[in-house]
Amino acid sequence: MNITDLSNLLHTVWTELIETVRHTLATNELAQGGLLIGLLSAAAMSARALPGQLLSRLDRRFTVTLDIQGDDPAFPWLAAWLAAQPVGRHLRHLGVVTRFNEHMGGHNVAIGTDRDGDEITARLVPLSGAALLRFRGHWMLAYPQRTERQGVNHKALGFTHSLTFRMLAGARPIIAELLREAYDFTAGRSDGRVEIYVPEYQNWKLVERRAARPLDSLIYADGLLDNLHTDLDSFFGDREWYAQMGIPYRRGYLLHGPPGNGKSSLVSALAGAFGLNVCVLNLATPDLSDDRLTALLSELPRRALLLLEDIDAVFLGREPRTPGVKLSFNGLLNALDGVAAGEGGRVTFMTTNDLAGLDSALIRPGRADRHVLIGNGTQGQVAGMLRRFWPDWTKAEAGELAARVPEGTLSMARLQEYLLERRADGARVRRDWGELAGVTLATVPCPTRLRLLIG
Ligand SMILES: Nc1ncnc2c1ncn2[C@@H]1O[C@H](COP(=O)(O)OP(=O)(O)OP(=O)(O)O)[C@@H](O)[C@H]1O
Repeated sequence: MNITDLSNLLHTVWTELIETVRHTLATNELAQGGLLIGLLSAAAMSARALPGQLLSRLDRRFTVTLDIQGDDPAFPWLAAWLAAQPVGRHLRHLGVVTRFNEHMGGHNVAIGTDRDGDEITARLVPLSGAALLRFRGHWMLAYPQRTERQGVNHKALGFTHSLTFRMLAGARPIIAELLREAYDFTAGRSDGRVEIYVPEYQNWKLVERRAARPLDSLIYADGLLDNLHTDLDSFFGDREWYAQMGIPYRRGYLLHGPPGNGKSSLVSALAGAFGLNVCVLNLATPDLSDDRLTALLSELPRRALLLLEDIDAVFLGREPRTPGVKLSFNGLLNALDGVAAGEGGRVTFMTTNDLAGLDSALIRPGRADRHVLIGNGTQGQVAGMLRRFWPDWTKAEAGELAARVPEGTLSMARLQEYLLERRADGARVRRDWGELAGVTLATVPCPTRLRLLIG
């Protein structure tokens, strides 16, 4: 290579370098942010000479700071939102969140599927750094921060996280929009799953996040499902009317009938159909006191309906069934009346196998507006279940078998169990049918309620 070639090469490299820097500054928000942050830092350094009071007065007058602590529900919304912004993607210090909690739905990393076919997902959230971004026409500086907590003798207690947004004072009105957008981006997104919560002392703990059970996988007496669906639908559409009438915006349903006919499954499937989650509470929970129940019912997670299972389990009439019950009957009524009826409305389902054992005050309109009997299978339901297992059977074939089961004597759970055992052999079902039809088996033990609820 001669001297001219070398000089041409150097010229080309230099021109390309200059062009790249110019292009980066013109198009890349991170680079702009870096430049601006650099300028701001330099300004801050040189401003040291200014009296501190004057500086902070200027700061207070012209800027707005939004701080979100790591334990606030809004933190994961904003952190995940920030990480997903074009400029946020350049933040280099990230954390992974795999634990689902009520404040964070959705995901931005799909890892795979587990053995049950459920997706394993995670969210990436920024932990430190700084990003300059533009939102609704306003510039903001975002600083995620992570601080080590220390206990006695400098014992490390993990980290606390926070997120700070700084913007010019004129940008204040966009704060609400920022929160809304971050919420919609994360927790507000429905991915068709139902979250199941159970009490953990005075709080609700998320225990399962499952694909919603399709409503058409459940078979009820004619019209029952449509009726309930329509009722709920009109309740959710009637918010204004409730407000105008001054009536608390809540609706209660009492599902009663023998075990194993789909009371819990119905609640779970309806929750899925309306994009709701389910908080399951059994009044027989040990140590459930009036205060604890009140705290639980007034702090239901977002978009959750309340399922009070087996409300007959604790009181016979108004009296405790067993000694040592901490909950009082009046405490239960008060807690139910205090169920916070937020903007989205509050829906409570109670289930019982023993309607006669309930005090009328517990199930009066206002606490349980609709009483729905979910009885043992009708012949139509039995035929429907047979055709779900063997869709190629004709209505007449299934109907002929169903007609041999006395109406209302067989629980749907028992029927399901019987068919499950023989699912590989429809001919065997036809052969053995008399064995099932001849026995009146209305009760089937339900060992793990929660599994059945979400199954
Ligand atoms: N009507 C139905 N249609 C289809 N499957 C049903 C129906 N009823 C019950 N099952 C099946 O039976 C099982 C038990 O149902 P579920 O727990 O919902 O009944 P339950 O009435 O709530 O019983 P319990 O009163 O004991 O809680 C579920 O796995 C469900 O699939």
